[in-house]
Amino acid sequence: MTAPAIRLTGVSRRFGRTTALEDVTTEVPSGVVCGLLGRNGAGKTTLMSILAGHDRPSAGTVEVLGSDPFEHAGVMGSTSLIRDNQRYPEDFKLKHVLRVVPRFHERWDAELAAELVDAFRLPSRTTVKKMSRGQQSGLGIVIGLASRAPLTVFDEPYLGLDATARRVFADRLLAARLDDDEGRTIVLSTHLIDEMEQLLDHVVVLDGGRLVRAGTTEEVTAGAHSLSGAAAAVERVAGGRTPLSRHRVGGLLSLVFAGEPPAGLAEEAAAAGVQVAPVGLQDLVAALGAADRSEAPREHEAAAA
Ligand SMILES: Nc1ncnc2c1ncn2[C@@H]1O[C@H](COP(=O)(O)OP(=O)(O)OP(=O)(O)O)[C@@H](O)[C@H]1O
Repeated sequence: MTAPAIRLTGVSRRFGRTTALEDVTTEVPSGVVCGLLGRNGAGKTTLMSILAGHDRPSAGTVEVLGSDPFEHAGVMGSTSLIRDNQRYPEDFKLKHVLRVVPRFHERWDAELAAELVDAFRLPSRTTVKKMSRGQQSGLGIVIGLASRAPLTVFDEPYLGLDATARRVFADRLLAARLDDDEGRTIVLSTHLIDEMEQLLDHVVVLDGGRLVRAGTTEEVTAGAHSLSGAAAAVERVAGGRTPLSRHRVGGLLSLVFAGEPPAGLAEEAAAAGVQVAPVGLQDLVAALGAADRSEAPREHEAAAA
């Protein structure tokens, strides 16, 4: 089995009294597109900075491509971190970026970069600072994909992108994954989960700095289901099971559960007029973010149960 691209053991990051990450232990296999998901403030950007070696944890250990990435020239040279607040000199235009950035990436693909610049219709005369939000995101994607870095980390690559540009990104990401025989790993954070789900091989879900789910997309979503209908009937069919989230509008109640429905649930629900439906990744992540962490089982407790 190939070594994982990322191995986190008990990783915590505190900023004064704020805990951005708490005791995160997980692995991301090499060669996957991994979605780093969770609500605002979940700790995604903090984790990405740590993965790229720009920051280090307050506790725990991080291995990226087999080494501690913090200020490790080898790992930093193999990693491309694309974030929305990337700063360039005031007068930098596209041509300046495309001249400087390849120096940091030995596998830079100039042909792909040129193709993507066209596809995103990036302006050549405007300084980067004055590019629109979507154009700046497009530029980040050009750099991230053309770098062909063994690990590419995109923080919210979709910000401001129009529908056509999002499609270009999705297609190119897919092509990078299919064409790549070098085991390239891509980690990206996004709130547009529905749109990205089909591209994600692996997902890591954080909430309040804690790991709440990790695994292949299929593993994480397997069997997740909701019950909805008249509140009293839904409560009755749910029995004593603790839902991840509950949403009530007037007399209607909807509950989201992780995992497979218990045997006989479908028949019982049908008899009570309660609807049972599968839950996709976006709704599951939303439910995990709505869960009361004091009651919800942590991932390792759930796995042990
Ligand atoms: N440099 C810092 N100093 C103090 N607190 C910080 C710092 N960086 C992050 N935090 C805090 O750590 C927590 C996690 O922030 P982070 O930016 O990692 O979340 P996120 O999941 O990327 O959120 P979003 O989806 O909104 O981008 C937040 O409560 C944030 O306020």
